[in-house]
Amino acid sequence: MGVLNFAVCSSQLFSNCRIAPISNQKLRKQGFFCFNPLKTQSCGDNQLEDLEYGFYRAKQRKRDIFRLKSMVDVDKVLERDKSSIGGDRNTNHYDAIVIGSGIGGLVAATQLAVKGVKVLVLEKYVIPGGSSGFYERDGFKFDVGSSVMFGFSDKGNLNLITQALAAVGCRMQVIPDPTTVHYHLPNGLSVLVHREYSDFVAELVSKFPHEEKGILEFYGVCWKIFNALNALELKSLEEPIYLFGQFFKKPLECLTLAYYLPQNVGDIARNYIKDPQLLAFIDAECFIVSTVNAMQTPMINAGMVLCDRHFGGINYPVGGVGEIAKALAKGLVDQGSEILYKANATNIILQNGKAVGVKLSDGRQFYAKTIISNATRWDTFGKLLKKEDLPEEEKRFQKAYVKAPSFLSIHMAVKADVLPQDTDCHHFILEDDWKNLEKSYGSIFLSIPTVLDSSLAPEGNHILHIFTTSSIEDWEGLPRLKSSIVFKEVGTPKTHRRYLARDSGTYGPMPRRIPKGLIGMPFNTTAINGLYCVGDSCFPGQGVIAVAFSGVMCAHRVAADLGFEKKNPILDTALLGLLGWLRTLA
Ligand SMILES: NC(=O)c1ccc[n+]([C@@H]2O[C@H](COP(=O)([O-])OP(=O)(O)OC[C@H]3O[C@@H](n4cnc5c(N)ncnc54)[C@H](O)[C@@H]3O)[C@@H](O)[C@H]2O)c1
Ligand SMILES: CC(C)=CCC/C(C)=C/C=C/C(C)=C/C=C/C(C)=C/C=C/C=C(C)/C=C/C=C(C)/C=C/C=C(\C)CCC=C(C)C
Repeated sequence: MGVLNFAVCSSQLFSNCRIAPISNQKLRKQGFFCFNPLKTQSCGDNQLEDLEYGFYRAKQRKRDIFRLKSMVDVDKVLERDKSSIGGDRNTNHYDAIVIGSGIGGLVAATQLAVKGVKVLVLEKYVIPGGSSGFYERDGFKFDVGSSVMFGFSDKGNLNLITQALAAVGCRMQVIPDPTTVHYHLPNGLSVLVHREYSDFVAELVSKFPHEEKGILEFYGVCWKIFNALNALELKSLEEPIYLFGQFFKKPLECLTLAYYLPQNVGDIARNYIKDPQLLAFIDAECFIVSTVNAMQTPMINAGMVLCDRHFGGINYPVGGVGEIAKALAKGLVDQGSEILYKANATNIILQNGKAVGVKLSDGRQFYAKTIISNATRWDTFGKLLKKEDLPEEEKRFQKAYVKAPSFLSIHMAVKADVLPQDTDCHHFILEDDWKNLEKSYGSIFLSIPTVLDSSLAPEGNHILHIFTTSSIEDWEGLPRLKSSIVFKEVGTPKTHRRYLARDSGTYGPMPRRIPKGLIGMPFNTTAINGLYCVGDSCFPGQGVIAVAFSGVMCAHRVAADLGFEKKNPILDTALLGLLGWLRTLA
């Protein structure tokens, strides 16, 4: 088990070099604070629970309810809902029920709603967004998860977040981030990923001049993939009329994508790059978006993220990431569909093997023609359905993919003067040794969203989100920086499990071994008639933009099955059979 050696330094270190990877021992000598979760064995569960987000505090609850009321007419929904307790199928029949309002679930729901489908979203928590939600404390507004938003520009076809919002008539103000991430890596390697591609390449070439050709060729392949993706209209790859239509309209682009679909970044990078340190940098580039190294990261996903950050750029929504989910939830209701909070789904109701409804923990039942689960596949098939009846397809998925570790996150507010004026918003810090990249606590992610949007904190303060991959929940306080800390709260893997209802608090699936690119990732249909999955345990995997795409695909397939889009049952059977067979090869 790795140890987290982390310095979000004293004011001296901040003003000298911002954030530095540095060993615990060195830090203690220099008097900087250290963060060592291994030292917290004595910290009992109750203490941890107290320190977790504490979403249910009475004060906060009042604010949540107030916010909620402004988003949805809760009373109306609850009133209508009361009459349905006990499961009156006639008063309660929707075209689609979506379990969960993460970005995956919300995109699927809104895309369906705008097509005229009557949707009900059931959300366990009191606000929408899941891991893309937010919470407020003492005037500070924190993003629950990552603050790096891909697909949020006004350019091209891959700005799926912008498009999802536009579909429900919403356009959000964004703040462009001049740098996606600042890498602080072993051997003093520091790389800034500038918004402009030419600036980024120039920076990387300045660190690895002997690899200029390799750098241009490797990132050139990424652009080839990105341009092919960007040329397509993105819809369900499980819907043959659309898929064959795209092959007909854009044959070269589709063949390019088909060629790279089974490939991973590591092999392609090694075709062009020889320097082990540069290859390790490519591993870090992959790790921050896939929690695995380049050998295990699908090339299509890398092409998407490593270029979108330069094409459309990373843009931060004014008011925080949580505003995206709020806007989508509002848009859903504006379209005549519904979202119900504090609705904890415990069972998917099957009738003659078909998914027909959802039962909540309070006994209420809701029925629909189709059920879409935004819970992870582990939760869907291990909890919402009987574990013993795991379909073959799901067994294959679980054999190929394992739950990625969760995160240990610290949300903290500090006085603004401990940060230098020109600090970057996002940092990735890997301690002394490249070998620690994939280890728990081996590396640190740090975001300071107030660098972009100062409205997230009272004047004179910054908010920090510090997180690291983690499979345990222990943590320790941060003694030396105490005088500058105005607020701090810790989220453990247990917090993620509890508030996001994600088995083991997982961040999503990651391949057990070297995968065949994206070939093994299931799409949205499942072996259960009428049941679909959406979110990060579907193609193309983890990431807000990835789950948004999964939502778009899911909505298209469901709409076709409900008769709201064109469909051809013979072609459907053939394509779904072919895709199922392809997955067995992964
Ligand atoms: N950790 C991060 O840094 C971070 C931050 C933001 C987004 N993300 C990305 O978002 C992805 C996840 O998005 P997503 O849309 O797949 O899921 P999600 O986990 O964000 O949302 C799922 C939603 O479903 C709800 N839910 C789950 N089970 C339920 C049940 N039984 N009944 C009712 N509601 C239930 C949860 O409360 C949650 O709101 C991750 O892979 C990650 O890449 C990550
Ligand atoms: C066979 C078949 C079916 C077919 C053929 C061919 C074709 C046509 C194909 C096609 C394909 C497609 C369309 C695809 C698509 C894809 C996509 C869209 C993808 C996407 C992806 C995305 C992703 C993955 C993303 C991710 C992200 C992430 C995860 C992020 C994260 C972040 C973070 C964590 C942050 C960091 C921080 C710091 C540094 C502080």
